[in-house]
Amino acid sequence: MAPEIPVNSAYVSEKAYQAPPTRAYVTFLAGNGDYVKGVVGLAKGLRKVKSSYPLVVAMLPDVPEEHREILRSQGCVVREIEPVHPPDNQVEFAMAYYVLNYSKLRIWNFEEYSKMIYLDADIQVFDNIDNLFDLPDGYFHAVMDCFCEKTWSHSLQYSIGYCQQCPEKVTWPEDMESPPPPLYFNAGMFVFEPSLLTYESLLQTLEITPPSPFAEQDFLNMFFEKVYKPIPLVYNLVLAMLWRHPENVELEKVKVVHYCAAGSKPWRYTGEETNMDREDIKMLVDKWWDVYNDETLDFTSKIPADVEETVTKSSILASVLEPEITFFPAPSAA
Ligand SMILES: O=c1ccn([C@@H]2O[C@H](COP(=O)(O)OP(=O)(O)O)[C@@H](O)[C@H]2O)c(=O)[nH]1
Ligand SMILES: OC[C@H]1O[C@H](O[C@@H]2[C@@H](O)[C@H](O)[C@@H](O)[C@H](O)[C@@H]2O)[C@H](O)[C@@H](O)[C@H]1O
Ligand SMILES: [Mn+2]
Repeated sequence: MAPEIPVNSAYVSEKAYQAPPTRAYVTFLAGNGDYVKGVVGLAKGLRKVKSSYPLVVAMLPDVPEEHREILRSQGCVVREIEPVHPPDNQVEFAMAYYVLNYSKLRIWNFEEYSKMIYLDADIQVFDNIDNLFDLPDGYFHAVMDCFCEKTWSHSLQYSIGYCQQCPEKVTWPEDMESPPPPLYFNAGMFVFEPSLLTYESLLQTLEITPPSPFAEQDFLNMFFEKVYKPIPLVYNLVLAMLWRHPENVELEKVKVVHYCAAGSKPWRYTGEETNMDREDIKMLVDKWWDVYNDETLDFTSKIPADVEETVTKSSILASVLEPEITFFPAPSAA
């Protein structure tokens, strides 16, 4: 019996219609909660800006089949990953759920892709950023973060009011321990090259690295410190920049918005948290919903009708004409 190929699956459209991509966007999904809405929004946003690359969703086993089906129906490539646990620790993560985020490290194992752009599920892409795939190989490209939100209150930089977004404002006291890495990126968006070697080194290094409040973000900053290259803020607007460093933001030029400020997740937005009643925040949340609710952005199979008809006929014919040859499974290599 020939294998049934579901005609409308994204797989067939890639297999039958174009060479497999070696570049892709990738996001991370855990749990059975509402972050799946973020992934749907991201998939539709990338379609709206006519990105040439698929969206891979690296998901933990606890993501329910219903959510996986929703994402497949939106053209996502669904890849289940195993969780990554940091070494046993007593650290107090800035947000308790950050311990989940170490599992993001599995994406370095997606070696079928030569270059990927990682995007958190609470990110939306409002302008095409495919150009980032052409950034030089061998580096880790990401946008610099900001240390001014309360989430950083555990840190030395927060205690003296230092932020890399305005390094001239506060000089680092001589008598204090060494300053944070000269450049520290936000790990909600980055351009990287999957590599088994890097993947294994990441996991081995993690085993001997004490966890810290910003979990995998701190770890990735330490691991890639020597090859980190900052890219402009337009590629990952951490919302707090709007009120912490407005002088650094030209909102009309921003291509990628990262809804990471407390209370800013569009699918949970109430407008009650600090800064959430700002006009720019309301506008950005509305912009996110405009994409999420736009049915014209829903995935439809890319297979042209004549190709689809051929594929359908061949799979029907194959299922009707029992093959003459009886296949024997190859002997196990083990
Ligand atoms: O319950 C959760 C929490 C987090 N995430 C994923 O982990 C990323 C990082 O978490 P989050 O964006 O909430 O961190 P923030 O950028 O707000 O600090 C999210 O964007 C999702 O991709 C998830 O799928 N389910
Ligand atoms: O697990 C640690 C997380 O750390 C980062 O989020 C933080 C960071 O950006 C702070 O600087 C902000 O103040 C804060 O709001 C924001 O949530 C990443 O966005 C996220 O993907 C993930 O790596
Ligand atoms: Mn995020």
